Amino acid sequence: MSTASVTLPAPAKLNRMLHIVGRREDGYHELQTIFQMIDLCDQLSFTPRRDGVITLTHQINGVAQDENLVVRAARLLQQVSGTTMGASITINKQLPMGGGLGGGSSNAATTLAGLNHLWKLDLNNTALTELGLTLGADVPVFIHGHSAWAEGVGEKLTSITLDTPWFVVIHPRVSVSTPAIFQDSELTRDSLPITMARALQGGAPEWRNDCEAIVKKRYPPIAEALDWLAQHAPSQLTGTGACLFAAFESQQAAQAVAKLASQHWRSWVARGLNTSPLQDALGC
Ligand SMILES: C[C@@](CO)(OP(=O)(O)O)[C@H](O)COP(=O)(O)OP(=O)(O)OC[C@H]1O[C@@H](n2ccc(N)nc2=O)[C@H](O)[C@@H]1O
Ligand SMILES: Nc1ncnc2c1ncn2[C@@H]1O[C@H](COP(=O)(O)OP(=O)(O)O)[C@@H](O)[C@H]1O
Repeated sequence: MSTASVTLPAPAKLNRMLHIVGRREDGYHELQTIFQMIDLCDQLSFTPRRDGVITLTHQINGVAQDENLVVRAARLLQQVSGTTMGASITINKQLPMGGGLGGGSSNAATTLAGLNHLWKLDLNNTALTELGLTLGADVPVFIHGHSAWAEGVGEKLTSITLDTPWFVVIHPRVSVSTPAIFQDSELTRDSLPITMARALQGGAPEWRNDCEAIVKKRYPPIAEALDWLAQHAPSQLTGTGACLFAAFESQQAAQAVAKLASQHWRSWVARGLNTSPLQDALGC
């Protein structure tokens, strides 16, 4: 790989199941979740600069440059490594923001891994994961780069191998606030912890999302889309939404349902993966 400039993918994730099993003293919730990446990606291009400046070539609507997780990740990496290098970064955004697909966290993970490579810092994955966790609870799994069973706030990761169906992913054109859902007094936050083995058996009742009931109640358009998709295959929310998904055995079947869905909502067909395309691109 050339060190001049590099373009790397930042894939989306789905939570195939998500249980909330407790709440920590700092307010964060203890989860048990299964993460799977899909081949729906943002693309990030990095061009190194010798003047130490971190800059985005284009702004993302509604996110100030200094708040962008890509810029925050790059600055954090500069800080801990002491490098004098900078970078111009282009974000080609495909993933909806605040959609439960983890796009912002994935952008941060790709920035940490990409600049670690480009700036020749040689930080290992454990160090990158620790940095990533300070930026968001979902960043570690994107550094990890493999389907995973996750506990804690999503940072205790065990690699697993999942089926790789074709997913129909729908964005019902509403935005869900993750903090608001986690603060909701009616949220189910006392599910009994289960073992990974039990979770991996799949299917109901374990492959559910504990955020779903409250999200459906607070956001009727999401309830409507979930009910619509359930006519074709079992439908589920990813993360705290707003996106929802269903699995299909064939690409054709998924495409047929996505075509119908696109009459009402933004929708995609994406393949489930076990290895992140970021790891593939970095050759690790
Ligand atoms: C729920 C999940 C499941 O994958 O997905 P998303 O819907 O966001 O994609 C994640 O754990 C979200 O991760 P992420 O989006 O990185 O969350 P953060 O920025 O760290 O946290 C946003 C806010 O949500 C609440 N929060 C988040 C994670 C968690 N385990 N417990 C919480 O209570 C906290 O109030 C926190 O301030
Ligand atoms: N590069 C980025 N891409 C997406 N969102 C970003 C980015 N930088 C900061 N954000 C902020 O992070 C929030 C969460 O984004 P995202 O990870 O896409 O959603 P979710 O956590 O629901 O999966 C966004 O609403 C946005 O305000």
